[in-house]
Amino acid sequence: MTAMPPSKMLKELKLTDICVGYQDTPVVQDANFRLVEGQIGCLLGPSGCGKSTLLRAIAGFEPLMDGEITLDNDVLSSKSHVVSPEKRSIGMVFQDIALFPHLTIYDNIAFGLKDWSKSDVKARVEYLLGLVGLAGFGARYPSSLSGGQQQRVALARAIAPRPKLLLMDEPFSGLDAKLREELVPDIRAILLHEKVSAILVTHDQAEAFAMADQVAIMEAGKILQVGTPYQIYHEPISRFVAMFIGQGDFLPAVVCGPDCVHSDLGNIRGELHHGFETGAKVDLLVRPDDVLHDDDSEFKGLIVSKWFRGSYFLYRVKLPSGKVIYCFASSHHNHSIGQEIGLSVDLDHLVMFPTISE
Ligand SMILES: Nc1ncnc2c1ncn2[C@@H]1O[C@H](COP(=O)(O)OP(=O)(O)OP(=O)(O)O)[C@@H](O)[C@H]1O
Repeated sequence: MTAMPPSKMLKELKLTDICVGYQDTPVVQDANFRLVEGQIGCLLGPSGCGKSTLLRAIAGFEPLMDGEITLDNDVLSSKSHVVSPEKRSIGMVFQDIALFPHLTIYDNIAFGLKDWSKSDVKARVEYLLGLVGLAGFGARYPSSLSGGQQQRVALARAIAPRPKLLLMDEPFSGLDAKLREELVPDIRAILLHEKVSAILVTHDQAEAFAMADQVAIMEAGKILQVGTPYQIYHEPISRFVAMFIGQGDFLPAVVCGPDCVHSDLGNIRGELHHGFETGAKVDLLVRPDDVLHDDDSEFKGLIVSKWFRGSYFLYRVKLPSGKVIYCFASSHHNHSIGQEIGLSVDLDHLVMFPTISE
């Protein structure tokens, strides 16, 4: 029996110009992504964009058509070289939790520790049961646990052998929204505590933002943008990213200075120079939280629909030009559909794209 291996943190996972596919047809093309020590990454994109394919390539289940994957400078995959999945020091958690039904929770978590001494296994399993909030559950069977508890066991099982990297493919999608909301920050805290870097695959933006330090937005086999959740939300580099992430509208505007545009809502000034020529016609991204209900504003809009979200109202408001945009208001400002309200803009970053000619 070998002694409990020391924890080995990932220093760097690097994907360089990755191409992966099936039967000679590329599905993921020219993908670049980097994850460093202690980070949680996320592949976020619509169904069929290639997230799972990319994750499977990192795990070693799909060979590369081109490019290279390295873990701490060791080449895991290239066109000519593949390290087998079990030799990668990578753990996995899937959507279908797939605990072994005939094994106790203890034995499920101990499953990957076959080479460890009995006392080390006991110490590790009991430590992990405590860490995932299931101390005392070791003798029970998976069928007696809730979905959320089973997912915690799946996480404990995956991180038990101290992988350098954990890959998670839609691990929360079988859980209801409320449970997901509770579980996601817990799982992030556990991974950070255990110093396990991870990559999550999801098509749920809220989940990605709650979990990840670095988010890669994918569409049709390409990584379009990599950034922190804040950058992805506030500084999307394309119309697709802007619209895929969160709600928002494009407000027609004309550039009136290096940091300023003129729109239906007056002159809007950003913190940075936007790089467009004065006079250029642009579409300015306005998120619901960029447009505020403001009784004192000279700019008005007509409420065409509304949603009460508990702590706030979300209105759809028609501007005099006919353009309809979102507007955020505190839950005390309960206005009726058809009512006119004042609007002001609170924007730090001017995110805009050249107007598409009709
Ligand atoms: N084993 C396979 N053989 C052939 N094509 C496949 C295979 N697995 C996936 N594909 C195709 O590759 C593309 C990307 O699939 P993938 O599962 O990676 O996307 P995804 O973004 O993870 O989607 P979802 O969110 O729906 O799981 C799809 O067009 C899919 O049909």
